[in-house]
Amino acid sequence: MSSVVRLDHLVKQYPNAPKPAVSNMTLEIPEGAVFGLLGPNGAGKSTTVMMLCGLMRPDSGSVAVMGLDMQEHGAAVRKKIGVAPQEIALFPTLTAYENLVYFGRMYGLKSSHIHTQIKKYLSVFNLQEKAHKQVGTFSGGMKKRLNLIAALLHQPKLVILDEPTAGVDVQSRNMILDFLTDLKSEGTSIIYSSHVLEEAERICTHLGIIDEGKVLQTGTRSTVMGDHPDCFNLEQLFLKLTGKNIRD
Ligand SMILES: Nc1ncnc2c1ncn2[C@@H]1O[C@H](COP(=O)(O)OP(=O)(O)OP(=O)(O)O)[C@@H](O)[C@H]1O
Repeated sequence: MSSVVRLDHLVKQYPNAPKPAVSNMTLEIPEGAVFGLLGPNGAGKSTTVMMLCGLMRPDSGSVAVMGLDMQEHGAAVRKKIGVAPQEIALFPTLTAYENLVYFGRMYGLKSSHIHTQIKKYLSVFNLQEKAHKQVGTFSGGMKKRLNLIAALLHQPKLVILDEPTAGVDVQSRNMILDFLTDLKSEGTSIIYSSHVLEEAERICTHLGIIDEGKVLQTGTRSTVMGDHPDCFNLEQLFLKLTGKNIRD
């Protein structure tokens, strides 16, 4: 299986930070995987995600997405990936529909295709009746669903999701997870960064457990669990690898 993402000795230290947020990270994500990027608060998940979608430059090391080096081909890579960041990236005073038209144009889609895609996804995520309401009036779950649609409009082959279910209710969460499982079965690769280990157990084919900017363990879900027969579930394994100390 070829890899959709390759991180090679990636390093990132924020100005004035005592140590790197990402420290010599090397990681390979196979094409077609649902890859769970897991780690406690401050482990370096968001920093890694920002570098792999080209929103932040590494201090050293390299990121390759679908065989393209991010430093050299950043613009081409960004057209091929869909990103739903942790912070909702929507305009609160525009309607759901207007927000999605904005994203569709940003991806360079033809007008007729934008409208077809918007109608399809508003229906999939049960937002069609809210299409012409201002996003500022939406619940957290509705905003998360819309944020996800914005990342999908151009049918990317790789979707990167930073905590896609944070702050949503059980119904929206279930809808999002079912959708991601379907998306995987259509051949889309997914990187799913989260704290929620039950969700990772439900949808991820591969795992990368990180802490202090380093990869502690990676592989298919079954090989990762198989390496630790003393752990009955992912939470036990996670605590074994990252410790029980509370993080800030
Ligand atoms: N802008 C910044 N300036 C300085 N330090 C930062 C900045 N952003 C993050 N950090 C630090 O870098 C480290 C990694 O942070 P990062 O947000 O990547 O972790 P995370 O795993 O996504 O955490 P969380 O689960 O809490 O979102 C942490 O120690 C954090 O405090």
